Amino acid sequence: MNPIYLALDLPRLDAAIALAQKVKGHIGGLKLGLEFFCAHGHHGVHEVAKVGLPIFLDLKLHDIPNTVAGAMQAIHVLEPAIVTVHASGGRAMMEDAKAAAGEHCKVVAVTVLTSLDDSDLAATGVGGSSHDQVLRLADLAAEAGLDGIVCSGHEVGEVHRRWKNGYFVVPGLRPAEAALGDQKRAVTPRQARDAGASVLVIGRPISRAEDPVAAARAIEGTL
Ligand SMILES: O=C(O)c1cc(=O)[nH]c(=O)n1[C@@H]1O[C@H](COP(=O)(O)O)[C@@H](O)[C@H]1O
Repeated sequence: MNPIYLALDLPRLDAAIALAQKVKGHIGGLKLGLEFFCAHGHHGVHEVAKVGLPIFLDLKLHDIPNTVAGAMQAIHVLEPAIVTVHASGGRAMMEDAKAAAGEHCKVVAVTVLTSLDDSDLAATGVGGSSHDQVLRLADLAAEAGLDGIVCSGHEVGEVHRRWKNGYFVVPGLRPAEAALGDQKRAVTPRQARDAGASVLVIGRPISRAEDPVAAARAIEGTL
């Protein structure tokens, strides 16, 4: 199965659907995140689902357990394959999120965003390295009964060794020479795959490429 999920972080619904249609032969799924959901809501998700690929609803839920469980129930109707919550919401929040999720929906916990490095983390009051924080939050997500986590390609190898049957989503991927943008803990798609990633989330290297089909095909060819 193709592990690439294309992040449709585009402001216009018609442009997002057109891009998904164009590259769908070179990807395995579509990731709809906060930008998409805030702009287009349930209607937009239903429209993108017509492309025929699994939908990863990246809502990064983070609130008290009761509120997160209610949000999870409200998205059953969208039948997402994967949904994200923030691991820093704590064990009870993650347990209730999983209990409220649809039967076929994987719930994965975002650990340390790939846009953060150790000094960013220290500024939020978290001591130690981003690596150690990812491992700590991965253990918590496993204890809470989640399906897996979101982490960078720097940590996925070690997390995979500790959590054999986990499901590991890795964003912050850049083909060699590609612009990092706001990503700080980036690796190549191939490196992430080799280290044990289950899902490779890729946005701008495809969506902002001059020829998105060629870009997607080239990345697929490196795997
Ligand atoms: O949960 C995510 O998908 C996510 C977590 C994370 O730590 N870092 C991260 O970049 N993402 C998402 O992955 C995508 C990366 O997009 P590009 O940097 O354009 O490839 C965006 O949609 C982010 O919201």
